[in-house]
Amino acid sequence: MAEKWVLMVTAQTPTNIAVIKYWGKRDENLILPINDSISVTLDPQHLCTTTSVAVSPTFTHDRMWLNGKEISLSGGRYQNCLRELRARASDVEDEEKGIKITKKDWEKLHLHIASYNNFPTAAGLASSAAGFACLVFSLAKLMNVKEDHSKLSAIARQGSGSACRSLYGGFVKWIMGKEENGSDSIAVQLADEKHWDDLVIIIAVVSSRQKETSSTSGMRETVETSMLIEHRAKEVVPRRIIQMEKAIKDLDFPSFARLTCSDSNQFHAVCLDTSPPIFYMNDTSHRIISCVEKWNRFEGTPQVAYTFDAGPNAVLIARNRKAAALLLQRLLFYFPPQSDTDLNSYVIGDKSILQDAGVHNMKDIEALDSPPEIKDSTPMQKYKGDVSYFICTRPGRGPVLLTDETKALLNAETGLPK
Ligand SMILES: Nc1ncnc2c1ncn2[C@@H]1O[C@H](COP(=O)(O)OP(=O)(O)OP(=O)(O)O)[C@@H](O)[C@H]1O
Ligand SMILES: C[C@@](O)(CCOP(=O)(O)OP(=O)(O)O)CC(=O)O
Repeated sequence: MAEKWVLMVTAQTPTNIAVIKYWGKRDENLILPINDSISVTLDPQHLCTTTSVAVSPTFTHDRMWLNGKEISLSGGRYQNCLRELRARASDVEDEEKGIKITKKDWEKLHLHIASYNNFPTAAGLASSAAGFACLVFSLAKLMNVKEDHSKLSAIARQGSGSACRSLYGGFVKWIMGKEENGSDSIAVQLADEKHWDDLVIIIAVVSSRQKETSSTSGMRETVETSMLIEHRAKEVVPRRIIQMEKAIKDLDFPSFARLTCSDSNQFHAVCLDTSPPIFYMNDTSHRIISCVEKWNRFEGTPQVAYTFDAGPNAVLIARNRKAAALLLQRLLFYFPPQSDTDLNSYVIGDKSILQDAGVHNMKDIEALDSPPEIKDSTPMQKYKGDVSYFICTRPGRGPVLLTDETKALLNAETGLPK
């Protein structure tokens, strides 16, 4: 009788936002960067990937479904991750189900993978980071790969560079490494998510029509054409990494904010220094920067840090809940929703920040007073509809296994998407 069993694992993995940016590779295939980077992991309750992986002798080839649609696994990045994991797989035995897989069996057994992002894919919210980290983490569990998270991060890195930082919660450093084979280009945790739990993160998802240059091709063009990038990678980032690690260790928000904002601005400056120039931020992004800069200056000490990846969305890190509530008031004042938008879908995630801001309905938004830092400046403008929505979140934990079968994305009997 042919064996019919299906063995399955489900995991959940967060996304992350870099506060010292990775931009530029020294090896395109292995995905080796030209500088270290540091990120904050975002709470998976609000932004995460869930992935189920299954193995069965009845599967005829490796297959993957992303957000319900079958996608091809033939791309080099998926193939590199699968190859690295298969090479490290170990024996697996489940006596209850009568399953016995030896290390060698993994070479010929096929896999089914189903993944779901609880936020828009390829919208500049780092779906590839959470996605590849989750793929590697869940497959490593299924295949009984006996390696620590750092070693797994080096595999996730080959799916997407920033993915290696999603193997940990809290604050994470991706060490660029020196080896040609990439073995020392790994992520390490600097501090867990409880270390600095005052921080609140608000993401402004900015409406954008045009399709941006992907990170992969953008950074390739920068390395090929920008003169500034070498100075950044060799001189600026190494110093900033040391300062940023200290700021995180000391919970020093003013230093953290200055470094985060400067590094985001320098990343966008090297994009502008690329030929042809790459524009990731738009007018709305620039208005958000001005709003934060004016407010920080008015307060005399930073209340909020901003950072932008390869797109117009703003990631705003507030020093505490009080600053986050004041920030949300400002954001809603400048960027009120369209009249037909429901407040409940305009501010998502941790809605308690909205309560703290004293905003319960659309009338409360209309009644918001102009911020004191712009009281005297005229004319004062509002930009209705320029932000699609806001996500309120915080630093979060690393990958976890989900044991609740109802969370699985594949059917336990057939191994096909539910
Ligand atoms: N859950 C997932 N599992 C595996 N791969 C994923 C997953 N989600 C996204 N990806 C991969 O990442 C690609 C999207 O990455 P891309 O870099 O274009 O967008 P992004 O990561 O959402 O945005 P950005 O990198 O600009 O922040 C998808 O085409 C897919 O190949
Ligand atoms: C601006 C960034 O978000 C760039 C991320 O680039 P990716 O990790 O998406 O690029 P690939 O390695 O080519 O997949 C900065 C960062 O996350 O550090």
